Amino acid sequence: MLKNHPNYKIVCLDLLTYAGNLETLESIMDNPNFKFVKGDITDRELVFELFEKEKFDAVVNFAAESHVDRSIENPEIFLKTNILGTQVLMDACRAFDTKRFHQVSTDEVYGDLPLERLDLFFTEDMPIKASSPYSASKAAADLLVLAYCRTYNLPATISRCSNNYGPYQFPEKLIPLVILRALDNKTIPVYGTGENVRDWLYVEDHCRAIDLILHDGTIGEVYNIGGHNEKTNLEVVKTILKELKKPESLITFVKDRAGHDLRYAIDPSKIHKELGWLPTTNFDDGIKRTVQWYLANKNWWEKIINGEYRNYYERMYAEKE
Ligand SMILES: Cc1cn([C@H]2C[C@H](O)[C@@H](COP(=O)(O)OP(=O)(O)O[C@H]3O[C@H](C)C(=O)[C@H](O)[C@H]3O)O2)c(=O)[nH]c1=O
Repeated sequence: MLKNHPNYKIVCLDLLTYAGNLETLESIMDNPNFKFVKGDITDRELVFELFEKEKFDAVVNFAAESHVDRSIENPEIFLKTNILGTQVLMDACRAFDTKRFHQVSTDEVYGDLPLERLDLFFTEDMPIKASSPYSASKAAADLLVLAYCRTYNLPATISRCSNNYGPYQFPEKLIPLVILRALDNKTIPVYGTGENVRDWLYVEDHCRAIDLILHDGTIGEVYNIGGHNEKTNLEVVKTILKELKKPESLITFVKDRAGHDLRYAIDPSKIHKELGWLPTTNFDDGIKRTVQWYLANKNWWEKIINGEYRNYYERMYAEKE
């Protein structure tokens, strides 16, 4: 674990839209050399300057444009950040002889599973079959990481996680969006029939898994990380409304997302067998903690919903008020 490696100098890079992973990783770690950087990873000069100055031992790439709906609206920035940004980071790792590079990826690279085959799960050896511009960009980045690993001996690992939730998650994602709209007594937009299934992973469980892979994972390997918390979107929405004591009549079925993936479900047995990881937070507890966090941290989300995010929010949801 990072705690046992106080001299391991680590950088985690992020853009603003990821799922609270950096704040969580920082809070569960006890490492004075942990550095958490936010910035544009496609800016080669900036990234190389940072590496020159800090001489990192390990790099975790959390930086991503991560929201599927935004990628449908404007794919270009996704290709730039997620693919070229990963290339810039890996080039910097090569130039400065970084000992470890970890790529945070997603189960969306496997495409989706049918709703009626609950016996099927994503495993690491499944073919890549992305559905959205977002997942295609993450899949391309994964392939590039494996190519750098083979061609240049970059000491890299990849993790593919299911849907994260928990504190600090940007309010464009389903769970914080529902919490904030319900608090404001606004309608809750459920895409299509609400039968799509996601496998919810509490952010702390995700961060513990990354921490383990970074130190004990095998170079060149991919690890799936999932919470064994499969829920339909409608179940998720109803649980949140119940927790907030808001009526289900707020639920509004709206036009489906283009290319909407049906079901994500992870088989995390590889990381369990090889590294001993298991998720520890079940959905009922995780969602209670998450709702409480948003209730207690109005200052954090108010700044976001009144900033640049407002333009996107109004474009996406104005007609659903
Ligand atoms: C925002 C929103 C979403 N939805 C539906 C669409 C999905 O079936 C589900 C979750 O949507 P969300 O956009 O929060 O997450 P996914 O599209 O599943 O993708 C997320 O989990 C993966 C692993 C990543 O890799 C992505 O980075 C991350 O964004 O709720 C609605 O019905 N209404 C809404 O207003």
